[in-house]
Amino acid sequence: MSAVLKPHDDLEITARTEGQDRVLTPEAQSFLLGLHCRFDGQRQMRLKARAARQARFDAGALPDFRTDTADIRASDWRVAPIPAALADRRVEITGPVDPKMVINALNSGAQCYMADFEDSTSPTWANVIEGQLAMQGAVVGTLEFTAPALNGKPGKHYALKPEAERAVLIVRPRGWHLDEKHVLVDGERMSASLFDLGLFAFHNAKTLAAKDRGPYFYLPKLQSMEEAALWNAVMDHIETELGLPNGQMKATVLIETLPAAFEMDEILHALKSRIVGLNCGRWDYIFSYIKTLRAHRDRVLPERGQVTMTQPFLKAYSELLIKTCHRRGAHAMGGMAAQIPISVDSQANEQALARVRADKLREVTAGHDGTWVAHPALIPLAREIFDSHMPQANQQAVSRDDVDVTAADLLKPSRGTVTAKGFEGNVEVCVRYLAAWLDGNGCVPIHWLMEDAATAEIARAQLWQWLHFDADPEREGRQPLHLDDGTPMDFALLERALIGLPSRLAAEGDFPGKTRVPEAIQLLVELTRSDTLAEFLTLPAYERID
Ligand SMILES: CC(=O)SCCNC(=O)CCNC(=O)[C@H](O)C(C)(C)COP(=O)(O)OP(=O)(O)OC[C@H]1O[C@@H](n2cnc3c(N)ncnc32)[C@H](O)[C@@H]1OP(=O)(O)O
Ligand SMILES: O=CC(=O)O
Ligand SMILES: [Mg+2]
Repeated sequence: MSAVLKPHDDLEITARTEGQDRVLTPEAQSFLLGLHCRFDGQRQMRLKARAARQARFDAGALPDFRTDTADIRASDWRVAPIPAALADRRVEITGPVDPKMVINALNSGAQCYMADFEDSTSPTWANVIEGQLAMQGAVVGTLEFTAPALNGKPGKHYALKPEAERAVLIVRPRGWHLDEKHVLVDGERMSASLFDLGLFAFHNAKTLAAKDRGPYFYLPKLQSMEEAALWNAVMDHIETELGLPNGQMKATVLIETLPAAFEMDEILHALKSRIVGLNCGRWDYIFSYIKTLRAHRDRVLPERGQVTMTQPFLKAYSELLIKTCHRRGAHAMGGMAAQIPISVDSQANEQALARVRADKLREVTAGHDGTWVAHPALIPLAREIFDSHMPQANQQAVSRDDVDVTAADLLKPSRGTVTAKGFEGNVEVCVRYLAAWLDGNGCVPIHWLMEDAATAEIARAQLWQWLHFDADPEREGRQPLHLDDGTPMDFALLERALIGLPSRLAAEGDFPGKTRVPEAIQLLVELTRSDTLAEFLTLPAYERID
């Protein structure tokens, strides 16, 4: 890829928070400036390409496998060998990047920990800098945290276990669509992806490489092989700048957009000297299915709770991912069940754990090499299932030659309904999640389900889509969709769902973001009333946080 080098002034940092001088040293700033100058033009081109492709889907076209890359799919090649530290990834814990979570996750007993700057972090400047500092402490092993004192008792102290007992660190930077608004170059915002990955690599890559522990990354929300190639060019450049061997930085790509499911081979190929696996990011994938096919009435999904991994379009996607990865020598990672332990109700807890167990069993018997958990208490359960069905480090030998997935399979319409409870549930999740996010908390339990940016996006995109089949009555054939009881899904229904919500939430005990509920409602109304489906809810929400 050709470099886009323009003369630029220094970076301008427009906010201050504790510890930022330890992260944004003059040398780190000039490294980030180099990344911006070299790669931001290409990022903008990729974002334009996304919009152009979406315009074709909105006009009636459907995603399909590419004809120009048929050779990549047909020919035999494999990705570079996987490093020893990533050979066995049977259980990976994920979570936001505040110091307590980072320590708990690294000490949790999981094989790997994905430190998440994306779906589960609200990217306030304070959170982003605190996350980078926590990463530095985690890499050198000095990270500590003391919880605030409570009722006169000193707060609990947290410290890292010895390195050999810690999970392997994998960092997920924010996606290509996000800016870091607090860092400007000639008045332009820097890419949040380049900021997160660049800063982490700048401070930690050499230390990790010396221990043969990375650096390792999860790359989110890619839509094409060109976006993968851009990541590859960024990592090539960083390796050269930092004097690392080519291919030292390893990547696992989340296949969590519908267009990317049609380019799995191509994405592996674009990153083939450094990619170690693909992951079924099911929540963003469901969101992307809705977003990509928003204009296709015949492919409207039922309510969120009915969209499980056994829906044909999701089963096809996960099986294609396993088959593709194993053919190319990469890991086929499973994803996240949304259930978390329920401490206050043992019967409900058993039901939640049974659902997680069933999900992990489905993954390991389908051929996945590992899985994700959202909470440390789920690690023994996931480990037991993977250990009993996968006694070896991974199951790349499972080729899944029986799988034959067509474009029609990946797009297959789903059966199901939308109930009043399902509609109202989406409204509540959106309001509570947006309120938490605006308050600086990117992952929260709501009705004992883990909710993050991806799960909330499903609720938000569904509401928009359901309501907008009624939005243009002039257009022929435009009739509202209906709930299972015959009620039209229109803006009157949304208003009825919202009307009692603030007082109902006010009557509940404390919950994350409680004071931000009015702002969250206003944002949800804007998002659902808008003529176009906003690309991501985090884009307008980001303009409302510090
Ligand atoms: C779609 C996707 O992108 S999935 C990936 C992104 N999502 C995630 O990573 C989910 C991460 N999970 C979480 O943030 C949390 O588990 C939540 C918000 C769902 C629930 O959190 P809580 O309500 O605090 O859970 P709970 O009170 O049961 O926690 C018990 C302990 O486990 C810790 N814990 C909970 N989840 C995690 C985690 N993922 N990593 C590390 N520690 C954790 C808590 O910090 C707490 O520690 P403490 O006893 O030292 O205080
Ligand atoms: O990032 C994971 C997902 O499911 O989305
Ligand atoms: Mg995701």
